[in-house]
Amino acid sequence: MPDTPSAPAPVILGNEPGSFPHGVLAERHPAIIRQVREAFPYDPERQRALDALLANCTEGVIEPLPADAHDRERWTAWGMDAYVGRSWFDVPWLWAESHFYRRLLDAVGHFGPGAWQGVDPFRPAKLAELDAPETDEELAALDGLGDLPADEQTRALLHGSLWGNRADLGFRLSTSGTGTGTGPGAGDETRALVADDSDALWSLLAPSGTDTSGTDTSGATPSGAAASGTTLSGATPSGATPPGATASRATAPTSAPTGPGVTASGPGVTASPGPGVTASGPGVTASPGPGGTATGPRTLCLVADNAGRELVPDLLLVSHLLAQGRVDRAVLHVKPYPYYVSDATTADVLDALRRLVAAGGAAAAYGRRLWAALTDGRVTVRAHPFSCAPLPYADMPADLREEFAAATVTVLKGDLNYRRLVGDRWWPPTTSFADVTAYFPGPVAALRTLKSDVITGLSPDTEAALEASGEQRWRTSGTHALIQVRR
Ligand SMILES: O=P(O)(O)OC[C@H]1O[C@](O)(CO)[C@@H](O)[C@@H]1O
Repeated sequence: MPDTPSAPAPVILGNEPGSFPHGVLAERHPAIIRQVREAFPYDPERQRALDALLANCTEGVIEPLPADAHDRERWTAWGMDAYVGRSWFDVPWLWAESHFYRRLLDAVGHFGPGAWQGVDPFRPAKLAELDAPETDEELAALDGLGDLPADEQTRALLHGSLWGNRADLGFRLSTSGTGTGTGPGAGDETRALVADDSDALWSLLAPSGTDTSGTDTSGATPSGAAASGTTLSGATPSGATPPGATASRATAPTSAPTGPGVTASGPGVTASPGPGVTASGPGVTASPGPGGTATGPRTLCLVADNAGRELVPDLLLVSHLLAQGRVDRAVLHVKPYPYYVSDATTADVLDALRRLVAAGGAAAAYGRRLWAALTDGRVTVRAHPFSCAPLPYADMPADLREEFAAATVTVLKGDLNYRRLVGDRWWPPTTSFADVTAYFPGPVAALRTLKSDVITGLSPDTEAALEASGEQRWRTSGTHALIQVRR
């Protein structure tokens, strides 16, 4: 039985030396500044701005945005005033990280005016990943996918999208065991799941005409996967490329996580409704529930995470779900500006789609189907400002709430989205996922490889197995993953 939280757990801060969040602020952010500096021949003014940011984010305090900043009001609403004058390490880690990217883009002139306006400092790394030979191999593996039964194709594409969060497509041609790429070996990927609610996901995404009451089994049920909360055999996938293997993630600190005990106050901490509290207000509509309304289209909202080798399998999955009639339309949520190094923007969607179409073979067929769906409006791309907010989804604005409420299911990809979904807090791992996401306005699913300390929804057995495994970094190393669903 999952634990029902009686009070929100402490918010994660970055002020404990040796902790994972501290390492991100103290080591990863400076490394990202170095990487950005090398990406393009920035002029002396941009170089000086990068120097200033480096000094500020490691030794200084948070400063207000300039009075004429285009988004100053927005950041004020997102809590800036409460954090001005405080060390980056002493405010909620989620807020500090998010604000870092806002400042970094400022330093390189992304927000203009000027010649550097709109230039994505991470684009060279993103394109290198799309052009990597591994991407060719992974796309070529799609040619064999059509030989598998439909449910196994669906399962393989779901797992490709899930493990793609580790910058790894990880297609599994499970019956033949001939998976390609550098992800978990066939079978390992299931064992590395700390929670697997994929049955619930398939019941929400049943092919049209099927019963969506939860009894449908036409969807892919991962072979060998146990029910939610009871997975994990202790196996860690071997040979997988950790996120740190890409240039964009190369500086992941290796320190062990620290325990609860930190508290914080300020916007983003107190503003969220607590677990189990459903926010309401103008514009809040009731969810039509699984399957959508009787007459309305069944809509998938996919809140994307990384570009490149994560976005490609996300697009394949969307294309497949449309082709299978599991959804009628899809909304792909991306970031309005470059963020967390490799997060997907609209430009990245276009690059990935063009890559698919150009690949030939089955990959191109997936790509062309998606292309057509974009042109006829069945798929839309959305870049909502809140996608780059330093706040949990519990604080989402009314328009986004309405949109998610109307979706058949909203799938949130990746670690950062998970932190924002459940709240970036030191939850006891057995805290109920359903309770902490009760505020979400419709059915919601998380597909995430574990790359930061926050975790909910584990069974006591799974938590005990993880703790006993001796693998100290199971929360942060990306070796484990989860599929969690709240209907
Ligand atoms: O790309 P993802 O899965 O959202 O992971 C990004 C994660 O990396 C970090 O930037 C550093 O761990 C986290 O803050 C964040 O949760």
